[in-house]
Amino acid sequence: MNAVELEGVCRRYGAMTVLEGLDLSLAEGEVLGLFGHNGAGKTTTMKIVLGLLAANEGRVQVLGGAPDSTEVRRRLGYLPENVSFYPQLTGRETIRHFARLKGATQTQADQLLEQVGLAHAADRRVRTYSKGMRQRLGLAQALLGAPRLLLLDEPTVGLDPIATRELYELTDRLRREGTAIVLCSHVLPGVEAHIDRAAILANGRLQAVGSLTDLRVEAGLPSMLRVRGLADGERRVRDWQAQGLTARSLGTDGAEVAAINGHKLDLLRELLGEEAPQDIEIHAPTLEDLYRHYMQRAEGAVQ
Ligand SMILES: Nc1ncnc2c1ncn2[C@@H]1O[C@H](COP(=O)(O)OP(=O)(O)OP(=O)(O)O)[C@@H](O)[C@H]1O
Repeated sequence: MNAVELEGVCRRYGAMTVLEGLDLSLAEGEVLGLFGHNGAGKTTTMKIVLGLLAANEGRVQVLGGAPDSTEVRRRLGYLPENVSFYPQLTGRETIRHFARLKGATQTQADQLLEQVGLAHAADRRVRTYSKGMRQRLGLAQALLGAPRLLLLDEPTVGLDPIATRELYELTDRLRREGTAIVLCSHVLPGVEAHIDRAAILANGRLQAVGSLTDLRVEAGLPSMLRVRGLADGERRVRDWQAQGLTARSLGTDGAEVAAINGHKLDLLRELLGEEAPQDIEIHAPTLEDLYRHYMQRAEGAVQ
């Protein structure tokens, strides 16, 4: 059973179509990164999965049931983009309140405060919390009741680098334990290692979905090979250019060449066989490169 199955999902607000023909599935224990420009429809997608919004068309199945059923809701966790709490309650009162609503134990509420690094501030009022502390409290709230599906909307906003790393360590652990996670973010650097697949939304349509490896092949973006310590870097660059490759010199003994899918190993063999360079760095296209590629393609399709 997939944790999420969306088929042909459309959502309109009045005359405006926000999602159109969205097909997306998420396996148990899988982490899907959902990326897109402001207004692309990410939050709308999450709200449909959470049963907070209905689709105008299409099929939505969550944890084997309807998203708005009580049974399914009990097994969902959600960190909204803008977390807001009663400012006069303490962190502990807040999380205990949510625990009661969700049928989770007070013991778990206290453990989660510890887990998100808020134990020291548990008895302070939320109005004295920093943005990052509120975000951690939101995360603790989302984890109440051991959800099988976790939806995190911009979870790293307001988190310092250490808290961000801890968040990803937490999602890695939850993934190993079989929790399915949808992670929406505008912060692309650092997220790659913590997702199984990326889905890129633009203009209400899914532009691409797949593992980074799949998307790299599909997008056909080059890996950059940077070589140092060549006997004659300029000659090597000229040879590559003569073969139709994009290449440039890096100082006197260095060169950079763009290797399209399939060419990378040939280029490496050639370099290692002939030149014995001192160092070769391989820079595969990053998630940001892929995101930019699919966004530009989507813009081109609209114009
Ligand atoms: N309640 C609403 N009424 C009318 N339009 C809405 C409503 N909620 C969202 N929209 C519109 O739907 C579109 C998608 O919004 P959504 O919040 O899903 O985007 P998003 O990808 O999450 O954006 P962001 O990255 O800025 O959070 C936007 O054009 C937004 O203005």
